[in-house]
Amino acid sequence: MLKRFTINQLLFVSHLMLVIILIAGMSYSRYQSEWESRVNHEAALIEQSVLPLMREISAAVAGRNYTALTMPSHKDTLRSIESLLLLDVEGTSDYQDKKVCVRYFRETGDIWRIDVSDEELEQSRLNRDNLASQVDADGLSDVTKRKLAFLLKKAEEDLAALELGKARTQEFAAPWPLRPNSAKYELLPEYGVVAVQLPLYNKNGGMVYAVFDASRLFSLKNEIYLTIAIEASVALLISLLLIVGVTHWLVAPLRRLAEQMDKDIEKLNIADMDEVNRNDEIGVLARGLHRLTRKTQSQLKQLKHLSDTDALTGLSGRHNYEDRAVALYKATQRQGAYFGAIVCDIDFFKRYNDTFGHGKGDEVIKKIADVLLSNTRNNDLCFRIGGEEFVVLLKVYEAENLQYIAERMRSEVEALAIPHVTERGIVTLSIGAVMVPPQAKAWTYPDIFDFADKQLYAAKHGGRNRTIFKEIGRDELPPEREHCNDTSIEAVD
Ligand SMILES: Nc1nc2c(ncn2[C@@H]2O[C@H](COP(=O)(O)OP(=O)(O)OP(=O)(O)O)[C@@H](O)[C@H]2O)c(=O)[nH]1
Repeated sequence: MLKRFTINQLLFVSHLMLVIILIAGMSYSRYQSEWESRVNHEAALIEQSVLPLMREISAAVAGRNYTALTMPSHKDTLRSIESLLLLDVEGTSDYQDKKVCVRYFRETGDIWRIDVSDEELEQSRLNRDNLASQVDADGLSDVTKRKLAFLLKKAEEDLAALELGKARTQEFAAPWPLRPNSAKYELLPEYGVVAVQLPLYNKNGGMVYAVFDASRLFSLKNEIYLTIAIEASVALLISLLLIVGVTHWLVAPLRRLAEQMDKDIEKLNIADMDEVNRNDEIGVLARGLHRLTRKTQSQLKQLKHLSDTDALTGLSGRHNYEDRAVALYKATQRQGAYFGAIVCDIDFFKRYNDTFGHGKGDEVIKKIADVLLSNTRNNDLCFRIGGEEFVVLLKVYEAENLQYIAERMRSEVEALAIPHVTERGIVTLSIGAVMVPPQAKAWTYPDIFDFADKQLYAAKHGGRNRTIFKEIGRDELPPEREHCNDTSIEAVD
C-alpha cells in the first residue's frame, strides 16, 4: 500500500500528521492551563470580595441577629460588591440552636428572611395586636404608654419584615438553578455565572452561598480560544513551510541523482553535483555513485579499446571501422585535402596456412601489419577488416604520394621474403588504392571503399603482388551513379 506513494508524499503526510497531533495536544494543554489560571484568578477576586463580610455575617448568625443581617448598611455593602447577584446565608444560631436564613437578591435590591414560618407570622401578628390593645387601655402612666408605644412600633416593624420575607420567598424565581454542592466553586457557563460556597465561622456552622456574574470570565474564554487558534495556525503554517523545505531538501537531490543516472554513462559527471559535498546519507550516496560511475567509465574505456583494437596486430579492428572511416573522410574533405584509401590482401594465404599452419600464418599477418603501420602517420587509420585483409586510410596532400605509399607497402612486404609455396616462393601483397580529391563531393565512403576493393580485385586478377592505383576525377561520379548525369548529387555517408 505504502509503495504506491512517493517518498515526497510519505514524508509530507507523516510529518503533517505529527505536527497536527503535536499542535492540537499543545494547544489543548495551553488552553487548559490558561483557562484554569483565569478561573482561579476570578475565584480569588470573588473570595476577596466576600471574605471581609464573613465575620460580620457569622456573628449575626451566631446571635440570630436578623436586624444586623437585614439592616440597610448591610444591604449597601452587598450592593457595593459589583458582580454579586445573589447571596444566601444559612446557618444555626449558637445560643438558641435555631435556623437563620436570609437572602440578598441584586435584581430587587432586597435582603429578606427565607425561613419565616406561618406560626411565627401568626405569633408576630398576635404580639402586635396584643400590644396595640394594651396601648389603647385606660389608666396607663405616660412612661408605660411610651414604652408600650415603642414596643408596638417594634412589633409592627418585625411583622412587616416577616411579611416581606414571606412574600419575597414565595414570589422569588431564581434566573439560575440554586444547587449548592460540595465544591467551593461551580461554573455555570450556560447562565454566565459562578456559584461560590463559603463556610460560616460560628460554632454551629452554616454556609454562605453566593452567585456572581461571570460573563466577563466567559468572554475571556472566547478570547483564549481565538488567541490559541491564531497561535496554532501560525505554528501550523511555519511547520508546513519547514516540512516542504525539508522534504524538498531530501527528495530533490535524490531526483537530481536519478536524472543524472538516466544520462549516457560516458558523459556522466557526478563530481559536478553539489550533493557530493553533503555530509549526510545523500552525500554518501552521491559519492558512492560518483565512484561507481568513474569505475564503470574506466571499464567502458578499456572495453572500447579492446573492441576497437585487433588483438593479433594491434591495428584498429572492425568495431567502429565505418564510423571512424567516415569521420576521417569528412574531416579530410573539410580541410580541402585528398583522401586516400588503400585496400590490401595477402596473396594465396590459404595455401600458406595449409602448408605452414595457422600459427605461422598469424606471424605473417603480424609482420604485414607492422609494414602497413610503419608506412603511415599518427593521424592515418590502419584497420584489419578481415582475416588477411587490411584497409589504410590517409590524408594526402599530393596525389602521387598515395601511389608511392601503397607501392612502398607492397614492396616492403615483398622485401620481407617470407618463404611461401607459390611460384614466386615468397609471401606477397595485392593492393587497390584510390585517391579522392576534395571536390569529388558525390563520393561517399562506401563508394570509395567499393572502388578501392575493385582495384584490389583487378590486382589479384592481374597476377597479384601488385598495386593498382586510381585517382578519381573532380567531377567523376561513383560507378553505380555514372548513368545519372546529375552533378548536384550530394554525398551520402
Ligand atoms: N593464420 C591466420 N589465417 C587467417 C586469419 N584470418 C583469416 N585467415 C585465413 O586467410 C585465408 C584467406 O584465404 P582466401 O580468402 O581464400 O584467399 P587467399 O588464399 O589469400 O587467396 P587470394 O586472396 O585470392 O590470393 C583463409 O585460409 C583464412 O583461414 C588469421 O587471423 N590467421
